[in-house]
Amino acid sequence: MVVLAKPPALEQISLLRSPEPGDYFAGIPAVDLAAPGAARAVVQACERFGFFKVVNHGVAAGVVDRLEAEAVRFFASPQAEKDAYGTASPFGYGNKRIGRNGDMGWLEYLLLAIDHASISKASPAPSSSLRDAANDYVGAMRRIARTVLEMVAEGLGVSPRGTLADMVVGEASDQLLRLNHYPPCPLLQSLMPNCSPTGFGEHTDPQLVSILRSNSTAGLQVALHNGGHWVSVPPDPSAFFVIVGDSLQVLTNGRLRSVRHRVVVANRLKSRLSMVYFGGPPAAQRIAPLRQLLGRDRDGEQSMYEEFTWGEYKKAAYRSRLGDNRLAPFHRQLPPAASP
Ligand SMILES: C=C1C[C@]23C[C@@]1(O)CC[C@H]2[C@@]12CC[C@H](O)[C@@](C)(C(=O)O1)[C@H]2[C@@H]3C(=O)O
Ligand SMILES: O=C(O)CCC(=O)C(=O)O
Ligand SMILES: [Fe+2]
Repeated sequence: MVVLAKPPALEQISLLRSPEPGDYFAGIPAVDLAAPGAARAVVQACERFGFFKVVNHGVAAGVVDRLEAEAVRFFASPQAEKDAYGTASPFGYGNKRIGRNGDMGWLEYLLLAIDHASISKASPAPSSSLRDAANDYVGAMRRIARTVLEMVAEGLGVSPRGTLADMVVGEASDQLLRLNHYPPCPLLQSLMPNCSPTGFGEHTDPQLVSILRSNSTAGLQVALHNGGHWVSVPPDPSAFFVIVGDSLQVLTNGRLRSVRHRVVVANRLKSRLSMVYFGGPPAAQRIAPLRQLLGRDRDGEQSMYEEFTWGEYKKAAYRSRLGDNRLAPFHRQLPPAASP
């Protein structure tokens, strides 16, 4: 038997089975935010998958292209220059190390904090041109996040419509922008053609929503709510993907569930570049099911979660490993339903 050793650069990175080329899941819903009935479509997509793509979003291609070009330029710059913006703790440049608890992936990234509507002055943006491009991009992502969350509220019958959206776009909200670059890994792929490095290990996002845009290189996979089977998401650089996060799961008492997702680096030639906006609430925001979702009309439904603030959740999240179920410690033991 021949035992193949992993190249040293990959020693701490787990391998995944390479997806078959072009083997994409065709069922990801596409929601036209401008179409009649969009609110219902958003809620349905969130309930079924915790994930969908937004089309007809009105974001000018120039806004996306400019940030992508800045990101490509930054990631192509000499390693020593990039390291000057590291080591992502928590913000700045990071290489292979994700978070502080030993998670590793085949990627490099830039993680930037957002202060209300623009990149925080405290975040080390590599250039003023990247900062300007990121600010325009963040403006566009905040508009999508607001619309999506207003539609979630409307579709679930929660009023006012801004109940969820205000948590994310209001003053003191906790938003992030992450630029991820996944270079190809031809060495491994020629040694072990059926294996690919993990780019970003499986996880759920802790915030309310994340809005993800990538170039045309595939790699994102999501776990289906129905059975947990991993499926490959067809890339669509003209669209934005919405990811339901843990906080939205709790706020809706589990009606919407956060989606596990990961990135597999299977393309032998082309880099994947993703730009992800994370919409989180202010630190003091209480994260508990919205009262209207527990009201009398909902048959005395009880909260499935212990109460916490976003600040408390975030602190716990940042002590956890990427793949942990971060909501598990907050699940309530409910008394068995009374028999009729
Ligand atoms: C391993 C980790 C990285 C992460 C913080 C954590 O301890 C657990 C959650 C991770 C995550 C996933 C979604 C986002 O990419 C992120 C920025 C976030 O808010 O939570 C990352 C964190 C990170 O990379 O610092
Ligand atoms: O790069 C991607 O497509 C996914 C990245 C991701 O899940 C994250 O940054 O949290
Ligand atoms: Fe994520």
